[in-house]
Amino acid sequence: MSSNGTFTENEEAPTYAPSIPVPNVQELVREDPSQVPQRYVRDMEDRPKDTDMSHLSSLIPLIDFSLLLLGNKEELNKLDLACQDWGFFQVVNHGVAKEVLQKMKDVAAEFFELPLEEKNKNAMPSDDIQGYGHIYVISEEQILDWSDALMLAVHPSHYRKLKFWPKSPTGLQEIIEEYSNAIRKFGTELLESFSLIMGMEKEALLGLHKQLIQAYRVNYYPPCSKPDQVLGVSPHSDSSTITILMQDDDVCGLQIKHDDDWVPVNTIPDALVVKVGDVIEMWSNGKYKSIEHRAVVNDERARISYASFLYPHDEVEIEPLIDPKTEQLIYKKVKYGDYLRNSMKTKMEGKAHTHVAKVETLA
Ligand SMILES: O=C(O)CCC(=O)C(=O)O
Ligand SMILES: [Fe+2]
Repeated sequence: MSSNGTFTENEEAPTYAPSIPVPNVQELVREDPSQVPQRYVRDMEDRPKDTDMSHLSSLIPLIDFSLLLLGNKEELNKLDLACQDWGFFQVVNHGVAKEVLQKMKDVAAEFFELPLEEKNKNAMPSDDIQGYGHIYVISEEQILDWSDALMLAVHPSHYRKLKFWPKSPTGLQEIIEEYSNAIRKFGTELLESFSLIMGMEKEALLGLHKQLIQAYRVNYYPPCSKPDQVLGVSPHSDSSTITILMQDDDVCGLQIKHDDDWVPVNTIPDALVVKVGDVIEMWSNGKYKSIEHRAVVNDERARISYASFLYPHDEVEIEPLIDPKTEQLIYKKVKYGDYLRNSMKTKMEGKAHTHVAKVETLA
């Protein structure tokens, strides 16, 4: 940030604690589809269980965004309840064109089919968290996730490191740009509705970000011969304000924690998934919950998910937007950049990383 308090184009892209390099899972499966190395096998209590909670899936809130845009009171009320009870919802009529969604899926799928040496032209180096690789690996002993990912800083554009943006397949860079712009527009409009349900002016939350930062992670989950012993992504909540996720049309895998049950999220063609992130939980002093989620895998088909993270500038100080005279503070003031870096240094373990922001007596 410059001395007069504005963010400049020349500001350097932020850096983050790196992650320990680990094997490429897709390649492990290609070499021998039956192998599941010990490093991926979960302790009994962490494994996906058979107990089927799919009867709860149909209760996951579904928001019609065209109604929110019209300021429809009932839909705003639905959003408020969705954030309180679930911290999670699916959205239809979000305004992102079907063709853009489809092209993003088609071209990303082509990328993951490329030979490893081609994908590794954008490999994540040991001192960065951008590129093709894995993040959140902080120790050699840690049990690993059954997935690979392409991780990119997207917005503002001077945060980008183009060496990590794949040149192949043709059109991937362009569709990431187009998709991300459309998602940022949707996300910005959605934040207006969040401002309203939090009792503020429409523009308030966007303004509090100082600058809306956007990162993008495309997750690739190869099939696994022992899907009941591994996890695609460990349980965690996102450190973002909100995360907007696109899922494959017909391969499920995302599960959310609701009242201590893991509830599978159905895929709804052309819908987008919204996860309430830690920043909304902190700003709302815990009224809205950042959703704990994980991904499971299956033994037949690979799954790809497309996660866009929207979050504040590093310099923003986050604190509950409530009157401490009328409500007990659960969260204290934290600098977002410190919070984010701390969460990246912590292995994903439910919501453990949120404790640093809690008022001590409650932590
Ligand atoms: O694959 C999914 O559905 C979840 C991915 C996820 O949680 C993430 O990228 O943060
Ligand atoms: Fe996540």
